[in-house]
Amino acid sequence: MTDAEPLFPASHPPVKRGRIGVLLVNLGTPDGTDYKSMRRYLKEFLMDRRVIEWSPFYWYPILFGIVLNKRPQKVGKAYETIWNKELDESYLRTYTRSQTEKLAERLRDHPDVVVDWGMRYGNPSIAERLNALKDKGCERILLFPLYPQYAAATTATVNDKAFDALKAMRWQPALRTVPPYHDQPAYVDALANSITSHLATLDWEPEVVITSFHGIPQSYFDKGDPYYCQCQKTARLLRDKLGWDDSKLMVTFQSRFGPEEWLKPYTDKTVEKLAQDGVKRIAVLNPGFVSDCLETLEEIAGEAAESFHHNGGEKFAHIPCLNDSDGGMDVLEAQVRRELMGWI
Ligand SMILES: C=CC1=C(C)c2cc3[nH]c(cc4nc(cc5[nH]c(cc1n2)c(C)c5CCC(=O)O)C(CCC(=O)O)=C4C)c(C)c3C=C
Ligand SMILES: [Fe+2]
Ligand SMILES: [Fe+2]
Repeated sequence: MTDAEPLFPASHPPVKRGRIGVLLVNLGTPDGTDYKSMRRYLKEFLMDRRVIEWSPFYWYPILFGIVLNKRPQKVGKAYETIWNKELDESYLRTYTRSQTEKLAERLRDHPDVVVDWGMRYGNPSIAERLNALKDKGCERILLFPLYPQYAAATTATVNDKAFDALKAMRWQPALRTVPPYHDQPAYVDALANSITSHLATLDWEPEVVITSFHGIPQSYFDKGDPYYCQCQKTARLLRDKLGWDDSKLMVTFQSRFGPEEWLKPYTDKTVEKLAQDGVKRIAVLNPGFVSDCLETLEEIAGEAAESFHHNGGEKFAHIPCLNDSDGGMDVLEAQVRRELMGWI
């Protein structure tokens, strides 16, 4: 095409073009801790067939008859204990927004790149943000599910939702997805640095450090989900980096839901057992969570700490997630720059 040749006739509606979008997507969060907000959020979450794989004929009567009547109240109370009161939102949302702003700042050398964020469940939705990026002229979009380890219940459902949104578009942007980064050096280095620097702030040394990952049902692993192996690999690389063995750096799985068997060993049982066996000092981190959230702040820093002390333990430290720290941002930037190759 020559310069003289206009791309569109004068009568054509205005079109913005030529930019590249990066969309960070985390799990999601309720808009408030009240019953209605909690129920709306949990309903969207627990109706996702990537999350609950049981047949809807069996699951929906339980979901609508029992779970959505009782759980919103119980979980709402738990959210209240970890709510960011200043901004009236959950920390997951606060950190995801901050990660977006900081990443945009780090990518200033590419003025054609626009960074945005969305949530798989709740607001802002993936479809809304993909449309917003398109409206800003993004013809190519890099979708970044914020999970270092791949699970169908997390990574795949983000990708599904994004491609669903594309189904409704006449003129689709090109879409790339960021793969899991459980074994990437930037990630392992940032975790190791975070452990070392956090432990240096304590006036005691843990006998055991637990890496606690969110669990999935054992049956999902049996069907071929790579999640368990990717968690184990992250832990092995961390041990190599820190020079620790598997009795010093343990792997456990938390947040069981429902009656099925989940990946083992369970975090809550392990913490209890260590205390009962006479271990007095432990530290716990959650390498699978990009941001602190209900599952890390309430379940680990709150409940697990309480259980450790209750069973005879003396010192418990929760090592925060990488969140929007410099180390955490190095990890996100490294993945995005690598995956944007050929586009920037
Ligand atoms: C069968 C149910 C669930 C599977 C499988 C599951 C996998 C999974 N989840 C995360 C990360 C998070 N989960 C969070 C909360 C949460 N998870 C489930 C259920 C399953 N998760 C529920 C019902 C809830 C809501 C709280 C509750 O009712 O207990 C969160 C926290 C969100 C927040 O706003 O703070 C995160 C993050 C991963 C990584 C994962 C599989 C690998
Ligand atoms: Fe979960
Ligand atoms: Fe939980």
